[in-house]
Amino acid sequence: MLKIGGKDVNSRLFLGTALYPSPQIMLDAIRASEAEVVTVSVRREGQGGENFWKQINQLDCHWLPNTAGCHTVKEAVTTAEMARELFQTNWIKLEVIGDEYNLQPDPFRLLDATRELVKRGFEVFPYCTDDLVLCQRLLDAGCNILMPWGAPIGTGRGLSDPYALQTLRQRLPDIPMVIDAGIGLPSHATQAMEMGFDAVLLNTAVAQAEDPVNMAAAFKEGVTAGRRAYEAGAMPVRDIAKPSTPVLGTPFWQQDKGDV
Ligand SMILES: CC(=O)[C@@H](O)[C@H](O)COP(=O)(O)O
Repeated sequence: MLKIGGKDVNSRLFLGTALYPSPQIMLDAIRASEAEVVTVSVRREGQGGENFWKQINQLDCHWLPNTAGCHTVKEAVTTAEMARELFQTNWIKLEVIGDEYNLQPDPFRLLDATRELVKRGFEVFPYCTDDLVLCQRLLDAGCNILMPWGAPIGTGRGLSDPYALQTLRQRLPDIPMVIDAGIGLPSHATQAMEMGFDAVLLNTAVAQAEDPVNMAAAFKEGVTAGRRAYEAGAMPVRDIAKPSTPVLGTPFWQQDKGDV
């Protein structure tokens, strides 16, 4: 069970709702993933998405509206206010994009927008880079959760900088952290969970798979396996080989005599 944003959730896989071949496939994929936290774009909803809302409303999920496509503090705050009204939640996945090429979050505007949204009573889930100091500032600004990127949105590259992520995990051990974006394969999600992250959020890897429903199920298993491995505690990595089969008492091995 994961406690996040004041709610208890069973699944550590959070899923997006964009880019699916059809609304029915989206619904089937979300069900197959067993995700309980589902992110939705307010801007998409704003673009005549009444049908879309009716469809996703069939799901019993916690909605995590996002500010995808926002580049300024003003845009992000306005979008968050619309989301609160539309989805009746104070949760907001805050995206403030600073660079169009790799959709990298703008750390300065993200921080400013966070301060404003926290003041207005939002539970901010900030989509951020893996920079430790930025993450510390976001916590100072009132975030209770962090969402560092795995890799740029839609790239499917997996964890670009495991060292930076590991550092974040070690330095901020008690903060719920969700790896968001850039995950391409279930093994990437497993890796994030093995490292001790609390959850992963992804969209493209499922929506753009040849068989999104099957891929959603694969991600569910990958996340579960990674979490279980983390809880089980991995063996330490060694530089020097150590036999896993004891040879004591083996009758024919006589190293001293050089016997082969
Ligand atoms: C849907 C959403 O919120 C995305 O902005 C998110 O960051 C997922 O990224 P991927 O599509 O790379 O999984």
